[in-house]
Amino acid sequence: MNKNILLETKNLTKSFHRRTVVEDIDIKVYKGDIYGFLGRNGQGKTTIIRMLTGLVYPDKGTVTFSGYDLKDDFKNAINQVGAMVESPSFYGYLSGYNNLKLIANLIPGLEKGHIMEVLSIVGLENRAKDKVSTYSLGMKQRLGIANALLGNPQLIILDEPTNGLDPQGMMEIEELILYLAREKNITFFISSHLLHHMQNICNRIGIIHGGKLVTEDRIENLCGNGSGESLEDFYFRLTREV
Ligand SMILES: Nc1ncnc2c1ncn2[C@@H]1O[C@H](COP(=O)(O)OP(=O)(O)OP(=O)(O)O)[C@@H](O)[C@H]1O
Repeated sequence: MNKNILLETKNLTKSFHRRTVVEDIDIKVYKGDIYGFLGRNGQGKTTIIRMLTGLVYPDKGTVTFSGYDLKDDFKNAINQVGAMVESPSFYGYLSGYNNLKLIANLIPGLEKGHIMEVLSIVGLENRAKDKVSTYSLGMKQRLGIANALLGNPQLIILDEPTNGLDPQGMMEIEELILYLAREKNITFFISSHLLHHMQNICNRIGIIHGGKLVTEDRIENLCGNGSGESLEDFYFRLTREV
């Protein structure tokens, strides 16, 4: 087992109503990566993320986190990961703190002080006691990231974390991801169709198109090489060819 691989999928395949929507997906996420998982709408990103987080069973293939198989060793596997999948839903009539407390109660051995710690990491310490219904969308996303941090994961999976945010909100989420990666050594797997944002923060990229992983590599190997090609241009060139 390679200890540097935090997430690995092999031959991950899923069909709905006999239509194969993702096929033979082999992903590798290494410790320290900010991995951008890119693809247009409807290409299969959410289906894959749902398989990674145990929300959907694959028809074929495996998912392992730090070598633990998600199917055979669910508890150890899922303990390695925090996730924010789709828009995080919280109780609007409860405070951010109390929403996290509800979730923290399900995590054995978690110290109560840790809730304030994660809220302060995402910059919500001054709004912790306010009802979530008063939060902006960006604050709700940051609360979603605080939630993902609760179990002290090595890897965080984020599904479209900047969707619907204004430029300021997007920048705050990007800065938070970079801070967590650099200062807290957290590895990220982030799905998005916002290519220029991904170019700002990611070191490795996987592109899904037509349900297949059409490329996976370091960003500089894909669109660097001194050509000045942007990730956006590379993406359109590649998906035109396949
Ligand atoms: N439960 C389901 N039943 C039937 N078809 C589904 C189901 N979930 C997803 N699909 C289909 O699988 C394909 C991939 O969908 P998926 O949501 O994974 O794509 P996506 O890349 O995440 O797109 P988006 O960015 O729009 O969420 C689509 O054609 C979708 O209609």
